[in-house]
Amino acid sequence: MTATPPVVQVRDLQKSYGSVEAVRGVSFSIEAGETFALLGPNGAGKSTTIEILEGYRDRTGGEVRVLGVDPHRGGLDWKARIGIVLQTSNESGNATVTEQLRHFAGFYPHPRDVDEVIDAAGLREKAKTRISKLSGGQRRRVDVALGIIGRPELLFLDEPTTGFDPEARHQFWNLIRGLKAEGTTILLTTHYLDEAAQLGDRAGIIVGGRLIDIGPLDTIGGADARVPVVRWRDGNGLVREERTSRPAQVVADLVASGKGAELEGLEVIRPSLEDVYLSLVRGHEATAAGNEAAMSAPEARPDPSRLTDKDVRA
Ligand SMILES: Nc1ncnc2c1ncn2[C@@H]1O[C@H](COP(=O)(O)OP(=O)(O)OP(=O)(O)O)[C@@H](O)[C@H]1O
Repeated sequence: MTATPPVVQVRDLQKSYGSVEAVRGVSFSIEAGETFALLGPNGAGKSTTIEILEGYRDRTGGEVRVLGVDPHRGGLDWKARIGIVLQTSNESGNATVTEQLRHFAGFYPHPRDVDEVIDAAGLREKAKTRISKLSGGQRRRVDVALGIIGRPELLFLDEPTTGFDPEARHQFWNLIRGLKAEGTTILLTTHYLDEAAQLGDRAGIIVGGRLIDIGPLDTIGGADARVPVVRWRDGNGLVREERTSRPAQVVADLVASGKGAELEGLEVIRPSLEDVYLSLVRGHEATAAGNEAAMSAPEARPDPSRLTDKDVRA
């Protein structure tokens, strides 16, 4: 039996823009049918990574395979197998939504039905409207519709729901769940951690061009980052809390010690993906800042006049 190769393989990817090292040795892979969320603060290197995988940007170093092909050399056949929703919308023309989708459907060998895509993207009421007359959020839906019209095997979604109202975002999640059910592999970047939690199977967290954690969404940050907190108000109205891996036991003990009295403000708070992400990123940034301060402290800087042969060899 031969195992299916990963749809995306990235090894030691590097990209510099002049003196800016945007991506510094990132490695990950995405299996067929998986939704992988690439998360990280502004400027972390997500779009740069995704654009290299899409074939829009050259890399400085490392190995990349997307659907078995080096994106740098991907031809039209390869391009027809991927769908792309870029971070910024390019759609503003005079064509109507239906015309634009029909036009793009013509580029692909097995496109989806245009009306089906219009419904799935929540664009039925705007199907005959010129794209230039749409709101920002509606235009973003057109971007998503154009990204999936070619029935891609692999879909890149770079901050796809920016500007969506809450209802549109939920509608979009359903659309993506449908694509997942059909076996589409998805690479998603988003600043909405609830979106990543809803859609992702695995996530990678990138900070300063480096991947600081990767794994299934329910393991990101490690078990310790997921320990729940029991919070309540004591008899004097003071907020009390206890971090515990046995919240039911803590609640039972509290109830027993209160002789059955109602516990004011009792909550069991389980850290969300956003909580875990924030503590990871803040922890990493604090460590990086500490290292930088240590390196710039006078005692940390070697005095060149005192360097020995041993230091030079090291
Ligand atoms: N064309 C470019 N020329 C020079 N520097 C660039 C260019 N594009 C990106 N950068 C720099 O590379 C770094 C990574 O940028 P990138 O857009 O990949 O980050 P990002 O994680 O996608 O951020 P955001 O969440 O804000 O979209 C940043 O420091 C950015 O300023």
